[in-house]
Amino acid sequence: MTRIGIIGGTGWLGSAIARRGIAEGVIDPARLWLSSRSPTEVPQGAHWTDDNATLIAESDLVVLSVRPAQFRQMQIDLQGRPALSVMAGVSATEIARATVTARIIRALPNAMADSGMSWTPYWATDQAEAPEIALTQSLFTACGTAERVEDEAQIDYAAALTGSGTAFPALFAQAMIDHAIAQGMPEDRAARAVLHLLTAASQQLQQGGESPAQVVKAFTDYAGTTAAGLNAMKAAGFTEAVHAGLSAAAEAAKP
Ligand SMILES: NC(=O)C1=CN([C@@H]2O[C@H](COP(=O)(O)OP(=O)(O)OC[C@H]3O[C@@H](n4cnc5c(N)ncnc54)[C@H](O)[C@@H]3O)[C@@H](O)[C@H]2O)C=CC1
Ligand SMILES: O=C(O)[C@@H]1CCC=N1
Repeated sequence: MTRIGIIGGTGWLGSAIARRGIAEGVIDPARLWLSSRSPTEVPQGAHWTDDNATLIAESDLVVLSVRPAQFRQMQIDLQGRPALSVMAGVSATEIARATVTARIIRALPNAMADSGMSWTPYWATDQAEAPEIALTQSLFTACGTAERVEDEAQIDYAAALTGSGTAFPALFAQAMIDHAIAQGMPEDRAARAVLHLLTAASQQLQQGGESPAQVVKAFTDYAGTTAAGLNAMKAAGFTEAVHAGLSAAAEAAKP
């Protein structure tokens, strides 16, 4: 198995990738090195260091999983080894300059990697080679579903749409819960009701064969209570609010 090093490997995302990779048999813990500021969350059998040069020497593929501002303060030389970046808003050009490699893959998972449910797009430079591309596909299949995309701009946009996206349904859920509480429903029941609803509705959208647009149209045409709610939400600027949020996230994710 390929020797893998994860810089930032005990952080939120880095540790999720390590755990899922080991659990799904893509990573051999004996061939895994993690670096970070402190040795928490090190899987059994894996190696930890606070020295990135040691990690690089022990790795055939180096995953970059530090925050963008932390990356901009790092001095590393991959000496031509492939880099797999999960950083939002750090371009391949910037990575190449800072790490001395042209073999770069950029992937954009989300916080659901930990539970094996991330949709992860990835993009590779022309210099990236088949083994690291295949390993990227396997690593992010271990974290959910992986999909190669044709151009780097799609990775930057994915940081907003799906990379940040796990918190957007949470915002919608909280808005519904707050409304139910204001109508007198006990908080725990409101949370149960709304989370059950959103889980069931998501599963239905995945498996039911109807697109989101078809579901909205069917209920609008029915002209009952749901239509009253949908029409009022749209009139109050629901779509515009969602688009403004995605645009702001996309702007923040621009290299
Ligand atoms: N958390 C998420 O849901 C997602 C995160 N990302 C990207 O993943 C990257 C990592 O994010 P998180 O895991 O959330 O951050 P985090 O703050 O949880 O983890 C960062 C890790 O890097 C370590 N670190 C900092 N400076 C270092 C250095 N010089 N050398 C070695 N290790 C160092 C820290 O000790 C920490 O363990 C970010 O660039 C972010 O944009 C992308 C998609 C989703
Ligand atoms: O919120 C963030 O900055 C990170 C990167 C993309 C998703 N989460």
